[in-house]
Amino acid sequence: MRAAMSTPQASARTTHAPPGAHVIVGLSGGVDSAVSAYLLKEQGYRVSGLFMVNWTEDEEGYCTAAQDFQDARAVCEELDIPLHRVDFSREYRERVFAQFLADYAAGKTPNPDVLCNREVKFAPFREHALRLGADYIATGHYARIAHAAEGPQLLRAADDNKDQTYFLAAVTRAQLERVLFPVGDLAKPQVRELATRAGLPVHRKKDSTGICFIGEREFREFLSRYLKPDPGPIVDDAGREIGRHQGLMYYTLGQRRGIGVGGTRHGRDAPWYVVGKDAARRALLVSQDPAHPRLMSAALRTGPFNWLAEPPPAGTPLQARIRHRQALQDCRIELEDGGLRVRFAQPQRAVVPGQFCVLYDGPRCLGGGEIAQAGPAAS
Ligand SMILES: Nc1ncnc2c1ncn2[C@@H]1O[C@H](COP(=O)(O)OP(=O)(O)OP(=O)(O)O)[C@@H](O)[C@H]1O
Repeated sequence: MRAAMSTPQASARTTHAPPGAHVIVGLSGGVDSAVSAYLLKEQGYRVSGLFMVNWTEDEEGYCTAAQDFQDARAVCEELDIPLHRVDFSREYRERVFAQFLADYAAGKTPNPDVLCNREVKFAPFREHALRLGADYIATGHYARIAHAAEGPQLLRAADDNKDQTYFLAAVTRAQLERVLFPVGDLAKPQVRELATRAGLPVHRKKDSTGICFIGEREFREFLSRYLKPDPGPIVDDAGREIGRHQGLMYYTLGQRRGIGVGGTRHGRDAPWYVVGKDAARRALLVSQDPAHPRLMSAALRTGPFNWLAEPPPAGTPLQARIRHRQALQDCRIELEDGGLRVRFAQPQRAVVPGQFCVLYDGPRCLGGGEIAQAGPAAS
């Protein structure tokens, strides 16, 4: 490892863990977790890495796990810390992938990253790290944790652009005990700069995007291996059939690309948008109006809501987002059958069942619930 830097990021202890504590860092082979390990080591913790295998079906070589493991190993060599490896592919398949397929089959658009955190990373993975002797586990998530008398409180990351609380909102408070997010106070460019200056071999590695087990391959082709095609008509606003589709599961509300029908609007080429699914007729409903009323919702209902804080009194002005990186939207909530009714100040475009609605009170993430239903529609 190159000479320690005297930047405040590297030397100031940003966590509540006592000096000398043993921290196991989930090392993905990426830059964020590598810098997390580096920072913790600089801050005087006893650090080890833990690499997890969670996908083993990779006949065509799309999965980057083998390279990622090499990268995690190179980081550990550079930092002179031990690396453990664990296989949670069975748990991932049973708790994340099975649900992912069931949700698509039910016409929803699931979010496997949210499930992976709740069901794997902050579940068997975290428990395994604690069994290996860790006092704390750390990940390279962009988020922060504050310690209140009632337990850990999830806070948005300093870098709004990278904030990952959306993906963390379904974990419980108990799962956030003994967890550190060392890069949560930093902006991504600072993380890259730290990686470069520390000589970490992954400093230029590209950020991962999309769903990890699908990688760069075509989503539809991937899904069709697991779910049978189920063709039906593509129907426009006037009720005309303008094409055929291979299965409603391949489409998401608001989707524009890949509908496979061309058209013009007001004499110009204009794209089609998915504005609904009619499961009874297996019909994919499309329109050329990007703000079609079926796409806009002033409210939504969630399934069971995972609270990371005390529920605020009804009518409290709050904020929410319905997708990762969406700007926070003003809203008010009502508790309803274990879930929430969320009413937005501004109508929301494409409220997608299966995705999560995550609630905030300023910097605090209050929790999240799966979107069960959009509506009522915007008036
Ligand atoms: N295969 C893995 N093994 C161990 N930990 C992992 C693995 N994949 C992800 N993690 C942990 O979860 C964190 C968030 O994962 P995510 O896939 O969102 O990666 P990321 O934000 O691109 O971070 P990184 O740059 O570290 O890959 C990672 O920073 C890492 O700590």
